[in-house]
Amino acid sequence: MACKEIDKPKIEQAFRMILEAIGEDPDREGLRDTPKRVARMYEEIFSGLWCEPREFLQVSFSEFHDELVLVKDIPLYSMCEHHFLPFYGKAHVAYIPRGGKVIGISKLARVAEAYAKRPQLQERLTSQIADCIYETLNPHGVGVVIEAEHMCMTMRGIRKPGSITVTSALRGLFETRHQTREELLSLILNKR
Ligand SMILES: Nc1nc2c(ncn2[C@@H]2O[C@H](COP(=O)(O)OP(=O)(O)OP(=O)(O)O)[C@@H](O)[C@H]2O)c(=O)[nH]1
Ligand SMILES: [Zn+2]
Repeated sequence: MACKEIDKPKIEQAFRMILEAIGEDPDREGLRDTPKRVARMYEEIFSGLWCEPREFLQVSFSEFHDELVLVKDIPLYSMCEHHFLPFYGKAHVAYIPRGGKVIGISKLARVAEAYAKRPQLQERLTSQIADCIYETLNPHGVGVVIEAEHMCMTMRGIRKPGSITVTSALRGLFETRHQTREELLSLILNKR
C-alpha cells in the first residue's frame, strides 16, 4: 500500500529539543542516536496516518455465510492523543456478511491496526473500525469491542494499573437486535 513519508528530520530536530528541555545532553553517547531512533519509531507506530484502511477490504470471496464472524483477542497497541503514551489491550471485531461474500479474516485485524497506528482516543478508534467495515462491506452488522489499559492512567496521573477501559461500537443488527448483540458478547466473554 502506498504510504507517504512522515517528516523524520523534523521529528529528530524536535526530539533533540525535548532532550535539551528536560536537562539532558543530546550529544552524550547513549542519546546521540536517540532522536533518529524516535523518528523511525514514530514512522512505524503512526504509519496508520498515511494509509487508507478501506483498501484492505477491497477483495472478498464468494461464500454464503450470513451468520456472525468474530475475530477476537486481536492484540492492539495505540497511542493516547492526550499524553502520547501507549494504550494497549485487545480488539474483538465481528461482522455478519451479506450477499454471499466474505472477507479474508486477517483484513479485519489489518483495519484495526491501521486505525490504532495513529494518535487516538479509544472511543474514536472503536467507531472508526466499525464504520470502515460497515460502510465498505455493507454487511448485516458490525460489532467492535476494545479492552485496553492506558499508560497515562498507570505510570502517571491517577496511577491505577490494572484498570481496563472497555468500549464498543455496534452497527446494523448488532445495534438493533438484542439476540445478535447477546450472541456477540457471549462469544467474546467465552474464554475457551
Ligand atoms: N475518553 C477518553 N479519555 C482519554 C483517553 N485516553 C486518555 N484519556 C483521558 O484524557 C483526559 C485528559 O484530561 P486533562 O485534564 O486534559 O489532562 P491531565 O491533567 O493530564 O489529566 P489526568 O490524566 O487526569 O492527570 C484524562 O482524563 C485521560 O484519562 C481515551 O482514549 N478516551
Ligand atoms: Zn492519555
